[in-house]
Amino acid sequence: MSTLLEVSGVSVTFDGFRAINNLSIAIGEPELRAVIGPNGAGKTTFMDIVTGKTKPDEGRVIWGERSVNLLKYSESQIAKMGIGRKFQKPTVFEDQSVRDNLAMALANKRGPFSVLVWRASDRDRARIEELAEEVGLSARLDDSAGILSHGQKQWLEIGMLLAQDPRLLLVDEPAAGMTPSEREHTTDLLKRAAKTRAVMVIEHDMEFIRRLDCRVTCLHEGAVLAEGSLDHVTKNQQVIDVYLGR
Ligand SMILES: Nc1ncnc2c1ncn2[C@@H]1O[C@H](COP(=O)(O)OP(=O)(O)OP(=O)(O)O)[C@@H](O)[C@H]1O
Repeated sequence: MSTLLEVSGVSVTFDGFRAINNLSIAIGEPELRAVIGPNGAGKTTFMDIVTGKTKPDEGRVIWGERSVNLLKYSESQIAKMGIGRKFQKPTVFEDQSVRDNLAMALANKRGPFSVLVWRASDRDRARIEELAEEVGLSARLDDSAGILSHGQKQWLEIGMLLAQDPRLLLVDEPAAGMTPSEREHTTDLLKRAAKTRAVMVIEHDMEFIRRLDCRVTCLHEGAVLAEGSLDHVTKNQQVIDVYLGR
């Protein structure tokens, strides 16, 4: 496993408040990583920095084998380099079918204008079926996305992100609002996706994280408080004091 993303010594201050404080964190390729921590620990801001939405005051964010300095690039350039982000709320096109949503995501990979003129080739059609299979929506391909359950919409959006072939997928609280069986399906899906890429998941649900069965990073006050296996992290007294014991 080689290092794909390396964030080092990064700090961000909002109106005098240090939300990220000399944070260093790295992820390999492939790797599945869970990011936990109390409210306000800086988890979302960390993802904002990686995706270029927030520029830090200091520190380095280095990407890929060519050690590209991500801080020099815009959000859309970073997305094109292969960093996909799934926000908490699903954003699918409700009036379009599952198939069309996936088709649009495939077309979008080739640039914003290709969506307008794009016609699916046989290969694209096969890829759409493959993506639907991967996220467990094969039986729903011709249904409108609007009638899917909350969990299914989340899977569709993950499928749309996978259509773009990201090398790093950032996922914010996927388990929120899901039924227990949807959660189980989601852990399987993310584990599978992380076999060939880096996947970082922010989550508060400890059962969900246990099922992910991966390395865990606990953030607190904008820095790494503990990192390692879930058992290692959850036994850490500071993690218990600031997060688990609350
Ligand atoms: N744009 C902003 N302006 C001012 N303060 C901000 C801004 N964005 C984040 N913060 C503050 O930075 C801190 C870290 O916030 P962040 O959202 O990254 O935490 P989090 O770990 O994702 O929390 P949660 O689990 O509640 O989502 C918080 O105290 C938050 O209020």
